[in-house]
This record gives sequence, structure tokens and C-alpha cells, in this order.
Amino acid sequence: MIDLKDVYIYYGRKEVIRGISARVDGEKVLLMGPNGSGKTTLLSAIAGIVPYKGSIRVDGMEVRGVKNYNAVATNLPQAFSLGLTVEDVIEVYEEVKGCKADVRRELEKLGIKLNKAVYQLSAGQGVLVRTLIALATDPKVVLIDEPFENVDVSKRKVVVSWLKEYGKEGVIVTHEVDIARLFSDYNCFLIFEGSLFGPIKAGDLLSSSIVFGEDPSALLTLTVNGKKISLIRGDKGYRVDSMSNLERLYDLVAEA
Ligand SMILES: Nc1ncnc2c1ncn2[C@@H]1O[C@H](COP(=O)(O)OP(=O)(O)OP(=O)(O)O)[C@@H](O)[C@H]1O
Repeated sequence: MIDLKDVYIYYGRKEVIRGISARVDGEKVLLMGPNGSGKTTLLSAIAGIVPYKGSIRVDGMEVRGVKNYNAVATNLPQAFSLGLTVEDVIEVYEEVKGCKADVRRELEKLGIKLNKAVYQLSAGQGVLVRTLIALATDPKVVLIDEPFENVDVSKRKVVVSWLKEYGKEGVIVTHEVDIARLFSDYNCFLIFEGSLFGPIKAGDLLSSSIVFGEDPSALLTLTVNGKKISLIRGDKGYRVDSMSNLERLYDLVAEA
């Protein structure tokens, strides 16, 4: 279980995460939000890479006090920053965490050479390697940041199937509406300027409409600077069914 209580994160004096409380228990959830809203920062704090105020507990343990907790795997680049080849990293993961999936075979099928240094990979290859290695350990808790960034369409279905198969619970950050649609039964959280809203089923989010004010039948109501924006069923307002419309929601929240 991932349990966040009143979490604040600062870079210098800048408050990036503003008092987030949420719980992820026995499921993988999506985390979506505009650029710079704090998704990677929040994931990094849960992974123990970034300091925080408040409480983040993974399986009951306060993250700031835990070292090398093997139940967690992440594709955050900091976890792969040694100058090792892909093969070296796989060996380390096999030795330390145990790999359930045949990550070598899958990476070779995707055209990735195992003797390449991780830092020599293209941006998309790097994402594929980090994501599949993290998932191959079938960890209890997955913290996966933008697993489709720079990954071409033909390779995405492997990542989708691995994300669904491996890891019991955790957080998957994505910007991509078309991908979120493939996870329509997953709960989704939205983050805006360091504040968290949700959960809402990804399928409901992507078939909802945006209206101003508080609607009693709302699937989710966001309160931003005292103003309310509701996501409702039906097509009364702007529909959140495409990237541009999700961006419209981001814009409306930014303007509130
Ligand atoms: N190491 C850092 N030092 C200072 N500020 C940072 C650092 N990392 C991120 N920030 C700032 O913190 C805020 C949140 O960044 P973060 O990377 O968490 O956002 P994000 O939601 O993941 O964005 P994106 O969708 O663009 O990846 C941004 O304003 C960013 O400029």
C-alpha cells in the first residue's frame, strides 16, 4: 500500500507538491496532469529519491527511513544512472530483485542491443529498457514515469501488456489520452500545480464533459482557487475525449 499524508515537496523555496493525501491499495493507478504539475516529483518522492515533508508510507514503512526496499521498482532514470550496459543492468536486477519476465528476449525483439551502455540508447530505447527492466522483476509496487515517451506506436503494445501484467500496485504517469483509454478500468488521479484530485476511472474521465461549478451528479469536482470545475457524464460541456480537450481542462484549471 502507498499511503500519502499531507505531503509537501520543495525545490529550494518553490512549493511543488502542496499537501497531498491519497492512498493506493492493491491496484495500479494512472497519474495525469499538465507539464510541470509535479507528477515526476511525486513519483520520485515515493521512490525515495526526493525529500518530502509529511508522510509517505509504502507497505507501512516511512520511505525516508527505508533503504533498498526490494518490493519497489521504478523506471525513473536516476535508478539507472551508472555507466552500465543493458546486459549489466539486467544481471544486477536478476541478482538483486529476480526477473520473472524474459526481458532480454523482449528487448532484442524491439531491436535493442544488450551490449550497449544505457546512456548510449536513444531517448525511446532508454524508456523501453528502463520500463521493461523495472517491470520484469514483477515488483509488488511499480512507480512508472511516462513509459510511452518517445516510444513509437509499433512498440507501445508491448509496454501496455507488461504494465497490465506485472506489478501488483503502484502509479503509472502518462500524458497520453490514447494510452489512458487502454486502461479505462484503472483509477486515475489528476494533478494540477501540486494538488491532487481523484480518483476517477480513466474510462469515465475520457468520456466525461467539463462544466463550471459544482454539479451534484459530477464524477469528480475540482476546486481550484475557490472555483469549481465538474466532470460530468454526457456531452453538455467540453468533452474530455482527446488530448486537445484534456489540455482544455488543464487550461481551464490554470485560468481558474
Ligand atoms: N531538480 C529540480 N530542481 C528545481 N525545480 C525542479 C526540479 N525538478 C522539477 N522542478 C520543478 O518542479 C515542478 C514540477 O516538476 P515535475 O518534473 O515534477 O513535473 P511533471 O508533472 O512531471 O512535468 P512533465 O509532464 O513536464 O514531465 C516544475 O515547476 C519543475 O520546473
